[in-house]
Amino acid sequence: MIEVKNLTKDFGFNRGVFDISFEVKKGEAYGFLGPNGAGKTTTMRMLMGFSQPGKGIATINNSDCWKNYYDILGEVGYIPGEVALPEGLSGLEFIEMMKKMKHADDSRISYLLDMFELNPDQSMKKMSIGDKRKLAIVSAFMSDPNILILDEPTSGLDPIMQNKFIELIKSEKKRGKTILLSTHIFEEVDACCDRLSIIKDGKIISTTDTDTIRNNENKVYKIEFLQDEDFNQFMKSNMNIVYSNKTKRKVRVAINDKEINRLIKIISTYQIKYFSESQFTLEDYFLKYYKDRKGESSL
Ligand SMILES: Nc1ncnc2c1ncn2[C@@H]1O[C@H](COP(=O)(O)OP(=O)(O)OP(=O)(O)O)[C@@H](O)[C@H]1O
Repeated sequence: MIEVKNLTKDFGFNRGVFDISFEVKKGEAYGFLGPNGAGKTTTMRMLMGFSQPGKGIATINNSDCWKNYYDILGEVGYIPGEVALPEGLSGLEFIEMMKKMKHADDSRISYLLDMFELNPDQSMKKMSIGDKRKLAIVSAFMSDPNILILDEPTSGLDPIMQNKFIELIKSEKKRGKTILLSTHIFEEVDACCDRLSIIKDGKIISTTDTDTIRNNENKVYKIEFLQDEDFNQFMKSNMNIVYSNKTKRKVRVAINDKEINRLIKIISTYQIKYFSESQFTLEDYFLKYYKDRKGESSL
């Protein structure tokens, strides 16, 4: 349904996206993740036909997104990473304008306004960032599109509204919608997505299905050291360290059950402030890929 094939947009100085490929099948919710500046928005803008690929192709329903820009706009519900709304209008006027453009019906609009507790009867200029984001959500979902491209859709929303958004995505998925979701929020991916790709420095570095991660037999041990020396020494061990924070002397190690004895042996030689076990989660999977060159997490 949504496909990018060898897609490249080179802004120079190693910025942009380079030879990326992935596809989102009909009815699938697909997570698109990566650190700031990784290339998520650049990819999504090419899928919306706003920006021309340097090489490769982006298609929706087998239709070239760049060549068939108008068709894509009509077919896809899109939430941009940065919401820019016409400040001269009120929320109501904006909704009325979008309703005509998208041939949306009133009951759907009321349903969405109620869900996000948004009063649109206010000037857009004076709206809070959260309310502007809610307006972008209402606008993207009002025509009940079959395909949704959502670029960090909940940034600026409070946790209660973030949860409402998760509920909306889950129910849209149940209704057979195809969803591409870029986010930094692990819970959103965990709750909604079937598969995901991680992009870093403009390249896809991992693609997996979320069940594989959830059913992973690895466990994660959180360790906090009392002394810098011990932390530094432990960092040199060849354990699978998925997260580390030098200032707080904290690490998270992902290991298989068979390795527990080895881990306990190693840490018994150090002064430990805290030690606990938890299930390997999607978050641990991310942190592993978000790590920068120094091995520190960039989150
Ligand atoms: N129009 C442009 N001209 C030049 N460089 C650009 C342009 N748009 C994006 N970039 C660069 O391309 C890279 C990818 O940016 P992009 O906005 O796609 O990242 P992102 O993954 O969406 O990041 P974030 O999580 O911060 O929103 C960045 O280095 C960015 O500075």
